[in-house]
Amino acid sequence: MEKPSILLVDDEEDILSVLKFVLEKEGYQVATAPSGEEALKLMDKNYFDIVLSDLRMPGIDGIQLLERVKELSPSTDVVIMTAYASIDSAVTAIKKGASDYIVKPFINEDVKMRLKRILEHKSLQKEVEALRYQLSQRLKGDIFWGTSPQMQEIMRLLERVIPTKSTILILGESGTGKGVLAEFIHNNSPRQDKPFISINCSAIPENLLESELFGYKKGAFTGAITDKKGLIELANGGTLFLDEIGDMPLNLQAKILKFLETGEFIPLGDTTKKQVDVRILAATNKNLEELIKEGKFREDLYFRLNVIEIKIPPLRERREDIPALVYFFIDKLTKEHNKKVKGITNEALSFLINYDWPGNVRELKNVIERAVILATGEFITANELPERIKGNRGLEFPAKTLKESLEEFEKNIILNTLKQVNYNKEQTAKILGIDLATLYRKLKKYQIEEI
Ligand SMILES: Nc1ncnc2c1ncn2[C@@H]1O[C@H](COP(=O)(O)OP(=O)(O)OP(=O)(O)O)[C@@H](O)[C@H]1O
Repeated sequence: MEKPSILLVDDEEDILSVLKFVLEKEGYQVATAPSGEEALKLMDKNYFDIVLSDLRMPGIDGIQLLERVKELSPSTDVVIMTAYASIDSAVTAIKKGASDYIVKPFINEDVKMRLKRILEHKSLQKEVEALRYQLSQRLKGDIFWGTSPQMQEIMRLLERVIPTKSTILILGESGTGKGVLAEFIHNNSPRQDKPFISINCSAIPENLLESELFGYKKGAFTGAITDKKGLIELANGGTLFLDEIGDMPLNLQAKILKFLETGEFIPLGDTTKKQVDVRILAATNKNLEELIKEGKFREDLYFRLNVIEIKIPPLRERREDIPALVYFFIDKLTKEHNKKVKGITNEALSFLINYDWPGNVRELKNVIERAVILATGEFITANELPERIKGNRGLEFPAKTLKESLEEFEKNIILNTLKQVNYNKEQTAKILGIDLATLYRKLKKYQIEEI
């Protein structure tokens, strides 16, 4: 375990040297800066677990520094030191994201205790994240959870709603994985041993859809020569997934709504109601609010369905998930096609990261499948990628600062190189043309030190 790193910022030399002495004795790695400006320079090249800064300093003051640190390195904790008289500013600091504040003159023991508490909390947080990640990997289903904040947020929500019977509306562009998510929800819910039935509302003609869903009595219409159970009844105890719900005809929407409200339905041609216990999941790539405005979707059904709404972001808005997804599919498809592909070259991976993926994960999966089949060596190279993917290099990186984009790119390239050489750090540093110490610093910065 590496020593926790602390950056002390104060324009008073004495305070810096006293604190440095005290904290180094505690086993911390301590750097010092006489001003906010100097602190930011140091932060450019190093990762710090905690920045302990004075509030009042000439130039960039403690609050401004806090704001910059939170932008540059959100996982760095900031502790503000302040004189008793400016306790109000300390409150401001906490509101702006400081983890704690220390009143001057301080007692060394108090400082040590506060920093220790923050670090403990930090490692606990890391543990929770790691556990959550393990949990997501352990949950059943052929689905890959990215580590992007958006997917983690969905995971957090799912943890709470999967065990319930609550209706869930899954939104997202085509190919984002709405279908696999619905199955995943069922397979991890208490209903997992009961049926999961999926119906694509846009693929079945209107009159058939109704009889498919609700079933019919013998003689209900020409051709109804026996009673037939509908999917709703077949799903009893389990889950019914209404895919492409946006394409469901209006008269059926009314019937589904009634069913959702009462749990009861009447098969076609029957007179008695039937009661079932079915969890409903629905998905669409259409904008339901637009459809409501156009009179094509019932507002009351929309409200009934979207008790819980999960919006899967398009792949181009969570590019950081691309490398891991690529490896997920390489593993899976290599086995399926009995090939020996181990990874992907940095060049090919960067094409994949930069492409916009209008067909989302489905398109990515297809591209990897093709590449795995075509690959002649152990690594997928740019030669095995379709031209459309190579045409787009570096054109777009939406809604991110240059620094963020570069960092993301750097992290991906490091991770990918590590994988290529079986996590040998010396070799990775050599390939990337950096020294080992720099590599370690970057691993720490990007929190990939545990590999
Ligand atoms: N997170 C994921 N992990 C693994 N595979 C995924 C993931 N997301 C999508 N896929 C794969 O991508 C393909 C498309 O997924 P799915 O059919 O669930 O998308 P969809 O959003 O329902 O698409 P559509 O709106 O076109 O029906 C499937 O082959 C699925 O296996």
